[in-house]
Amino acid sequence: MSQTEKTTFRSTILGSARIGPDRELKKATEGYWHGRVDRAGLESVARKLRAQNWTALRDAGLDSVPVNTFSFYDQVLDTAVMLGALPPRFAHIADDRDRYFAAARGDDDVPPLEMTKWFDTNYHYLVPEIDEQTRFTLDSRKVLGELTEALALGIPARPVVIGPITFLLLSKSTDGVAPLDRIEELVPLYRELLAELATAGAEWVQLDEPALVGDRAEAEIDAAARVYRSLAAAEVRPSILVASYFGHLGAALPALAGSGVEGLSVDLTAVVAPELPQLGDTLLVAGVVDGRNVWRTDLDAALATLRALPGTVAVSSSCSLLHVPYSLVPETGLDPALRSWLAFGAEKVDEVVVLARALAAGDGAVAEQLAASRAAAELRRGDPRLREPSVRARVAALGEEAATRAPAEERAVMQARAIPLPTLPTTTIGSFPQTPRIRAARAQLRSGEIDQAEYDRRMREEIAEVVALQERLGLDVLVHGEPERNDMVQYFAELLDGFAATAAGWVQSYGTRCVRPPILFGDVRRTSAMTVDWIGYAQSLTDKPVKGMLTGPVTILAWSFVRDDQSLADTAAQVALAIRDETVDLEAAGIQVIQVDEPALRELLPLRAADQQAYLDWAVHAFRLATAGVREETAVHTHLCYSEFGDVIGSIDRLDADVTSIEAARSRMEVLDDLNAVGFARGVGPGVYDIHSPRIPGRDEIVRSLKLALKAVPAERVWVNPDCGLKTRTAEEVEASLTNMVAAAAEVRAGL
Ligand SMILES: CN1c2c(nc(N)[nH]c2=O)NC[C@@H]1CNc1ccc(C(=O)N[C@@H](CCC(=O)N[C@@H](CCC(=O)N[C@@H](CCC(=O)O)C(=O)O)C(=O)O)C(=O)O)cc1
Ligand SMILES: N[C@@H](CCS)C(=O)O
Ligand SMILES: [Zn+2]
Repeated sequence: MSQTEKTTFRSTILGSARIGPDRELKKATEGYWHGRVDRAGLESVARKLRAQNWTALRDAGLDSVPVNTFSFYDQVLDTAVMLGALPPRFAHIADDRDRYFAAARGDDDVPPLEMTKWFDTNYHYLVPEIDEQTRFTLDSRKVLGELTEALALGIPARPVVIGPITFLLLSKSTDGVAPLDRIEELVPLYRELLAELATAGAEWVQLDEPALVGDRAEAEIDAAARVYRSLAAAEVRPSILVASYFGHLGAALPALAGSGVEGLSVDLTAVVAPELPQLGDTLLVAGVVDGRNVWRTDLDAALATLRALPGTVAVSSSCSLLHVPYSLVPETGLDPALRSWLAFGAEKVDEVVVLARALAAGDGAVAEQLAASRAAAELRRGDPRLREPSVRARVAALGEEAATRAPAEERAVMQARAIPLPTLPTTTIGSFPQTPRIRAARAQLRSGEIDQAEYDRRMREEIAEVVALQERLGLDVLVHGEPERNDMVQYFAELLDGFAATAAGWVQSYGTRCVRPPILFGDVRRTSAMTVDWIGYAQSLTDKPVKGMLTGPVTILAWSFVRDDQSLADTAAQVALAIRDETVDLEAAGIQVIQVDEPALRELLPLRAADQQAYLDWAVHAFRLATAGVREETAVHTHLCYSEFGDVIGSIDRLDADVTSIEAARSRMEVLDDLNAVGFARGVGPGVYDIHSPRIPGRDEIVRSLKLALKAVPAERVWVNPDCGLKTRTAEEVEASLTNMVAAAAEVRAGL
C-alpha cells in the first residue's frame, strides 16, 4: 500500500497535558518519592490518567489522538532514555524508573541533568548530555507501551516523539563535538522505531521538530532535509507528520515538504502568518487554535485562514495543550463575562472539532457555535475593564525621565554610605521554604476554617522565624521569606485590577511543579500597597537591612495569560507602573534595598533574531519604569535565573539595576565573563550553589565557586547568594546550605 492510500485525519491536537485535572500525577509521583505510594500505585495513576485523556479526546470528536505525550517528568528526558543517551553517572541505578528520576532530580551522589526553558514557554526540560561516552541505542518500550495501551482502548492513536534534529539541537555537548554532528547515528534508530510502531499498528507518527522554527543555519536545515528524506524512504513505517510549533519554519518548510513525509504541522497563530507553498499531497496540519493562550478562538477568522490554505488540511492546536489548564468546567468562580471569552484545554479541543466540521460540512453545520463565538468577541470588545481612563492617561503622560536614575557610579557611592555592608555581603534570593504548614494555612483560609486575621498572624510568625534564622546564620541583607505568596506572579495578580485568578488552572512548569498562571484581561491598576505590611514587619524585627521583594513586569507578563488585544509593550507599561508604586511605598516604609525579580527576561525573547531587539527594548524600558521611582540611595536589585543568558547579556546591563543576582553555579560562573565582555560594572551576585537539587553544598565547594567568581569580578562588586529562591527546599536543607554559604563567604573574605 502506498503512503497516500493510508488513512488520514482531519482534526487533532499536537499533545496534551499529563499532570492530571486535579494534579493526580503530581501527588502520586511526590508520594512515590517520599515512600507514601508504591510503584504499582504510581503506575496505576499514570495508566488511568492516560486512558481518561485519550478517551476524552476521542469522544470529543478528534479523529487522530496524540499518545506518548504522557511523561513522568519530561518529554526530552523520555527521548534521551529512548535513545540510550543517559550519562553514565546514572548507570549504577539498576531500576529504570529510579534511574529516570535520578537523572531528573539528582540524588545524594550524582547531580541531575541541567534544566532549562522549553523555547519561549514557562515549561522546563532536562538538557541531554552528549559526549564521547554516549552510545545511542533504541529503547522503544515507553512509546510502544503507550501505543499498545491506546489501541487496546480503540483510540485512533498517533504516537508523538521528539524528532532527531530537535533532540540533538536541544542537547549539550560535554566534549566539544556539536551534538548535531552525531545525527547520522540517530537515523537508523528512528528508522527502527518507525518500523516497530508500524508493526504495532500505528498509522501515523508525529515527530516534533520545534527547534526548526528558530533561526537555523543552512547546514542544519540541510541535515533536517536529509534525515527526513531518509526516514521517508523507510519501507516499513507509519505516515510521518513533522510537527513545528511556536513560530514559523521559514526555510525549513520547503526542505521538509520536499522530503517525502506525509504531513506537516504549522503554527498559524503567530502575528504574521507564513506564506505557504503548494504542498502537493502533503497533509497540512493547520494550528489555528492557539495552544498557548486561554482566549476563545475567533472561529470566523480561523475558518477564513483554513479556507485559504492550499491542499489537504487538518485542523489542529498550534502546539501541545501542555501549556494551558485542563478545562474551564471547575472555574465556577470566574466572572461570567470573562469566562465566556476563554477556552482552556477541553474547550480548545471542542473548537478544533467545530472548525473541522465547518470545513467538511459548511458553516451551517456549526451555526450555533459560530454565533456563540461572535457574541463572546463582541462582549469582550465592549467591556469597560479593558480601557481604564486613569491608567491610559498615566501611561500616555510618561516621558523618558520616568525610566532614568542618576548614573550607577554615583548611586553606588550614595548607597554604600546609606547601607553599610561588609565586602562580599551575603543574602538570599527571597523565598524561604513553602512548608506544608504555610500551605495548610492558606488552604484553611480558602476553606473558611481560619479568618484573615488568624492567617495574617500565622504569616507574621513565619516571617519572625525566618528573620531570626537569618540573624542566627549571620546573613548581611535579610529577606522576609515570602511565606504569604502562593506564587511570585499569582500573588501580585490577585491584588491588582485587570487580572483574574483561576481555581484549578494548573499548568506543569517542570517535573511535578505546577503553576496557576493568572489571566491578565484588562487594564492593570494597583489599588493599595501589596507587600509593605509584610516587609515592613520584617524590617521592624531587625537592625539589618531587609530586602523588599517584588516581581518585575516582564515576568508578570511571561507567567500570566496575557490579553491579546494590545501589544505586550503597552500591557507591560501598565504593570510596571503598579510595581513602581509599590517600590515607592516600600521606600517610604524604610526599606533601603528593593529586589525586582525578572527571572523570565530571557524566556520571552523571540525565537527569531529579527524580532529580538524590539522585545528587549520594551522589556528593559518596563523594568526601568518599575524601578526608577525610588531615591538614588535606595539600592535596586534584580534576580535572573532559569536561562542561558548569552542572548540578553547586553540588556542585563541596560536594566540599570544596582545589583544583579544571577544563576551561575551550574555553568561554573561563565556568565561573569559574558557580563564583563559587555562592560557590566555593577554589583553582581553569581549564585554560588544550585538550589534545584536537595544536595547540600559543602563549604569548600562554595569557597571554590566564590574564588572562581573573584577571578572574573573584583571583590567590591561581588555578592554571595544561592542561585534562586529557597521555596522548594526543606528547612533542614536551607539551614545547612546557608550555614556553609556564610562560612565560605567569611573564609574568602578573610583571605582577601
Ligand atoms: C521560579 N519559577 C516560577 C515560574 N513560574 C511561576 N509562575 N512561578 C515561579 O515561581 N517559572 C519558573 C520557575 C519554576 N519553578 C517553580 C518552582 C516551584 C513551583 C511550585 O512549588 N509550585 C507548587 C504550587 C505553588 C502554589 O501555587 N501554591 C499554592 C497552592 C498550593 C497547593 O497545592 N495547595 C493544596 C492544599 C494545601 C496543602 O495542604 O498543601 C491544594 O490546593 O491542593 C499555595 O501555596 O497556596 C506546586 O505544588 O507545584 C512552581 C514552579
Ligand atoms: N524572589 C523569588 C525569585 C524566584 S525566581 C524567590 O526567591 O523565590
Ligand atoms: Zn530565581
